[in-house]
Amino acid sequence: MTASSHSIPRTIALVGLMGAGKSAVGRRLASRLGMPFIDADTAIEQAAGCSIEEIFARHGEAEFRHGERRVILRLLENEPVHVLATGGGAFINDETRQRLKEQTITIWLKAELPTLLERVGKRSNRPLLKQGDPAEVLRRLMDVRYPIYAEADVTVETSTGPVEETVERVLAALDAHLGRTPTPSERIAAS
Ligand SMILES: Nc1ncnc2c1ncn2[C@@H]1O[C@H](COP(=O)(O)OP(=O)(O)OP(=O)(O)O)[C@@H](O)[C@H]1O
Ligand SMILES: O=C(O)C1=C[C@@H](O)[C@@H](O)[C@H](O)C1
Ligand SMILES: [Mg+2]
Repeated sequence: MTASSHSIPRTIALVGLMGAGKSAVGRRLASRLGMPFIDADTAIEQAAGCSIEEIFARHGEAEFRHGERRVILRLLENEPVHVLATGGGAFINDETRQRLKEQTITIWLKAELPTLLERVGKRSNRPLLKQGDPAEVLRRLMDVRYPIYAEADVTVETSTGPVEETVERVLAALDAHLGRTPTPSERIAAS
């Protein structure tokens, strides 16, 4: 059975750095799996009534992180099984990470620095990257965050090829993961 024909038992949460492709891959992955797609950054903007850039500018990063944590916990509590593109910093928060690990299949979209830089260069809506040289900011975030993203259930390299190729890799990785860890109902069905 392939992931696209598997019934996915839990929400799939994509984690990783800015530009890794959580939003772009998540939207296509959801469509391939026939699941709803939710972008946590968009949900935060809707809840705040303004853009992430405006939240950072008016209230600061700490307030954004507070809102991010609350919005993701609410989504996990209230929304049926879906594909969730998290914000790049969400998985770094201890409480959010613990809940994501308990309730979702976590997938780290991993990319090398030059790839991330090329991708984030296309849009200027990421406030953290305006706090200094984007390459230095990303390098620092990689040092701090990669050991934490590595706690995800599944890691998928996204460095080469188009978005569709990354989606195929995620589907294959999901197959392998679901094959290794059957859900309780799958376990009962197989016994
Ligand atoms: N193989 C690939 N995998 C993922 N994204 C790719 C790939 N090739 C090109 N891209 C492009 O890179 C960009 C990735 O940006 P995207 O907004 O999806 O990242 P993100 O992880 O959601 O970042 P953020 O944390 O800032 O929200 C998109 O424009 C996407 O089309
Ligand atoms: O990596 C981060 O800390 C961020 C990533 C984006 O998804 C947004 O959540 C915001 O720009 C911060
Ligand atoms: Mg995104």
